[in-house]
This record gives sequence, structure tokens and C-alpha cells, in this order.
Amino acid sequence: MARVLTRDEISKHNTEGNLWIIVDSKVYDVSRFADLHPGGDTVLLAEGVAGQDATEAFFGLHRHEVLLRPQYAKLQIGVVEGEQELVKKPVAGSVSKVPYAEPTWLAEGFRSPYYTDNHRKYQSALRKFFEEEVQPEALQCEANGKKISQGLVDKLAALEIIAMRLGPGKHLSGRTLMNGIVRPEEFDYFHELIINFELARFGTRGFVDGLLNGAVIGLPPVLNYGSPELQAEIVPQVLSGKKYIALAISEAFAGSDVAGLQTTAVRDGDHWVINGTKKWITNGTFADYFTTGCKTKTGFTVILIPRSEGVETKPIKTAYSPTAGTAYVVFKNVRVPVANTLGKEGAGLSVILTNFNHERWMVTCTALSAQRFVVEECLKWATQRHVFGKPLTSQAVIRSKLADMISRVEACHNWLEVITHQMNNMSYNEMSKRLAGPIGLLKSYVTRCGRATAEDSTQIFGGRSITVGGMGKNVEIFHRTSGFDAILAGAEDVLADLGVRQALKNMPSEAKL
Ligand code: HEM
Repeated sequence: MARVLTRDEISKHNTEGNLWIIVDSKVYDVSRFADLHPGGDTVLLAEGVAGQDATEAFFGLHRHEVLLRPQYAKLQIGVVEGEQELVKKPVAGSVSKVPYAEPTWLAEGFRSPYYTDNHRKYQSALRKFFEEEVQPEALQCEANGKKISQGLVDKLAALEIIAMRLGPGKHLSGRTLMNGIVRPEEFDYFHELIINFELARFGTRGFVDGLLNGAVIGLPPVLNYGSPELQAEIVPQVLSGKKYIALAISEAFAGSDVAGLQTTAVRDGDHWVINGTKKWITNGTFADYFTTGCKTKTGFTVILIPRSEGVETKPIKTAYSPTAGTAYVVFKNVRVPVANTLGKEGAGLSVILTNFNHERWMVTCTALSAQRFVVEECLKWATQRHVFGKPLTSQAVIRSKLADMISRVEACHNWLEVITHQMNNMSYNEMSKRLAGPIGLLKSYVTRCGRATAEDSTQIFGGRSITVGGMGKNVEIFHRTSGFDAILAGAEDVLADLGVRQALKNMPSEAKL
């Protein structure tokens, strides 16, 4: 039972060594903490703070989560008589009430044609799981750069989240998805979209890739082009989280220009002998298998290379967290059975191309989720931060930036849902034929919007947006990492151009002004 104190009584504790303050109806004894306070003791001893209600000042300078940290929560000695806390501890799984913090289908009072009750139930369970189990580790790994723990991978595997991240398909059959909330044959691209959105709303961009993105892009070629024997061996290992896989295509010599790749595979009896290097390989530092693009006698061939003699991986320092496992990979006389060839020898380009739509769509989802999260951060900050005695939102220039940010994220989300609906209703061949252009344009537009939002949000947060940790930590990381989305899975300009070129192919010859 919390001690109940009157404001009168609290106000008497207003000197060095005997210092209480009120934050959101709670009374904190900061007498001993004042010396340790990162913001210094003078601010706590100031008039209007010492022995007083410092709620407004507090929320102008700290995130609410500061008060929830055990070392600070224990400074609380009581509550103010007759007052109630306004800012509650977030409940895991709950939906934000901040306008535009959630996509329309989750916002109170709004409807959507795309989502069923099953999607809602699924989203709710998934958010709870992500907030309780994934978020704490995501924050830690983002900061310390360590790889996702096996304990968390096991939990993801138990719910079949690793398998679900590959989208609907035969690999789901016979599995119990999310404790049975969704049946394998019911699982669609909106379910998968939900996973991507839940995963990317913690301000942990490196960890988004660290949470086994390598499997999302590296395993489909095995599933679709591997021999039955190879599939039987590899797929269960990866989907159960016992082994890790990465897609190894890009090189220092060539990225989008597949013809320029220099890693070679030369036949020696029943084996390939592979030599070359790969760069920017997500999850590569800890991968057990590499789905690798190689130059062979007859062209470009994709081969599954296990981590074995002659395979060396080194971490690459990037602007985001090493938890993504970004690697430089060296293959030196690596011997791999010819049976590890994915698809036909020389037909590797189509193996890789069939992967692209899904990969780009996935990056679009996570990029947009992170962008929406930043909109929520800005709306909260601009409301709680006071300048010249008024909230930031009283400045027209700030409201104008918010209008742009909201419009961008809403427009992108609506476009994404239209595309996702097509994916649910097209055959695989139709998708390949019709959606490469639109997905290219969509991803390109979403990442452009992301970078515009990164700029706007830094202006709203000011100095805090260039400070690691504290109030603006999520804006700082978004600003630093949103460029990743504009590069990975196809650079922004290349994808925009692909979209237009595909459209031009379909221009009817009779279309004249
Ligand atoms: C129980 C009460 C408080 C606790 C536990 C606390 C804790 C902290 C912590 C952990 C930081 C480091 C930055 C961060 O993690 O956000 C910080 C910074 C700071 N605090 Fe406090 N604080 C308290 C109350 C206050 C009050 C009442 C004021 C002013 C009236 C204040 C002024 C500051 C300032 C100026 C900074 C530096 C902010 C910056 O670098 O942007 N603090 N405080």
C-alpha cells in the first residue's frame, strides 16, 4: 500500500539531502539520487522542482520508461493524496491510441476490407509475444551487437514464426502455427505482413535483419529448387532454428549486375570447387549454409554451400547494429557435392529472380512499420515538449511536418495493402508477371518517404535526434538506418526504373493522345 502524502507535506522536502519531487502523482525521494542524476543535481534543486510537481519538466526531458527502470522505480516513496497517475505502464499486446500510430485496420472505429477476425486474433497474440519475448532481447542485441540468442530462436521456432516468415506455402503444411490460431491453409500474406510489422516497431533496425532474415531470403531457393533429398535435410534444420542460412549473391565486384559476379564454381567429378568472395551477407557471420550465386561454365548457377573447410566469414562494420550478422564471406577451394545445385546449372538467374518480389515486399513492410513508429514518436514528443510556454504542436511548422509524415505513411500503407491483396489472389506465375514492377515502385516510394520522414523527424526532435539513447533514441536510429531499406533487396533508383520499364512494356500501341 503506497504512502499517501499531501502536497503541503511534500513541499517541505526541498533542500539538498532532503529532496522529494512529484512526477505524475507519484512522490520520489531523490535526496541520495540527486548526486547521481545524469542531468545533475541543480535541476532537481531548482525552484518549481524541489518539493514540487515536476511532471511537465520531467516529460519534456525523459521517456516514461526511465521511471519503470527498477533502479528508479524504487525511488518512489508514495503517492499524492487524491491524485491518479496519467501515464500507465504499457500493457503487452495492446494497441496504441495515438492517432496514426497503428494502421487503419487496428485504429478504433475504423474498418478495412482486407483483414478477418482471424487476422485480428493473430495480430493480438503476435504483438503480445513480440513485446514480451522479442522486444527486450531486440533492444539488448541492437545495443551490444550480439546475435539473437538460441533461446529466443527456439521460442520463435516453437510458434513456427521462422516458417511463417517465408509466407504461405507447402512448407507450412502439417505445422501448428502460433499455437493453432491460424491453420496452415488459412495463412496468407496479410498474416505474414503482420509479422513484419510487429517485428519492426521497436526501433531496432539491425535486429530486424538479425531475426533470421537470412532464412527469409536464403531458404526459398532450397524449397523451390533443391532436390527432394536436399530439402529433406536442410529445410527442417532451418525452420526449427537449429541451423542458420544466408543468401550470398552480392560481391564487392558486383551487386545488381549479376553478370559481373566473380565467384566461380568448377566441376571436379561429383563436386563443385568454389572460389570467390561475397559482401554484405546478412546473417553471414553465424550462417551454417550459404545460398550462393556462382559463375559456372554455362552461366550463373546457385549452389548451397555448407560452412565447411575453406569457408571464412568476417563481420563488416555497417551503420546499423552487428546483431544483423553482416559478413564478408571468403570461399577458398570449397568442395560441395553437385547435388547441392539449386535449379539447373546455368539457370541461376531465374532462381534468384523468383525470390525478389517477396524479399522486396518484406523489406517494404518492415520499412513502413519503422516509419509509422517514428510518426508515433513525433506525435508524442511534439505534444509533451513545451517551448516558449506552449507545446511544440502549437507551432504551425511542426504541424505541417506532421501532416507530411502522416500522409506519407498512410498513402504507403494503403498501397502496400492493395499489393498484398493481389499477392493473396494471384497464382505464383501471375505474381511474377504482374507484380515485379508495382513492388519495385512501391518499395522505392516507401523508402523515399522513409528518408523524408527521417529528415522531418530530426527537425522535430532537434538535438535529441542526434543523441544515442534518451528521448530521441528511436529517431536517431531511424535517421541512421532508414537508408538500409533504400539499398537492401534492390536500390531505390533501380527499383523505380524497373517499375517504369515494366509499365512501358505493357503500353498499348494504340494509346495516343
Ligand atoms: C525520479 C526522477 C528522475 C529520474 C529517475 C531521472 C533520471 C534521469 C536519467 C536516467 C537521465 C539520463 C537520460 C535518459 O535516460 O533519459 C536524466 C537526464 C536528465 N534529467 Fe532527469 N530524472 C528525474 C527527474 C528529473 C527532473 C525533475 C528534472 C528537471 C526538472 C530532470 C532533468 C534532467 C535533465 C536536464 C537531464 C539531461 C537530459 C538530456 O541530456 O537531454 N530530471 N534523468
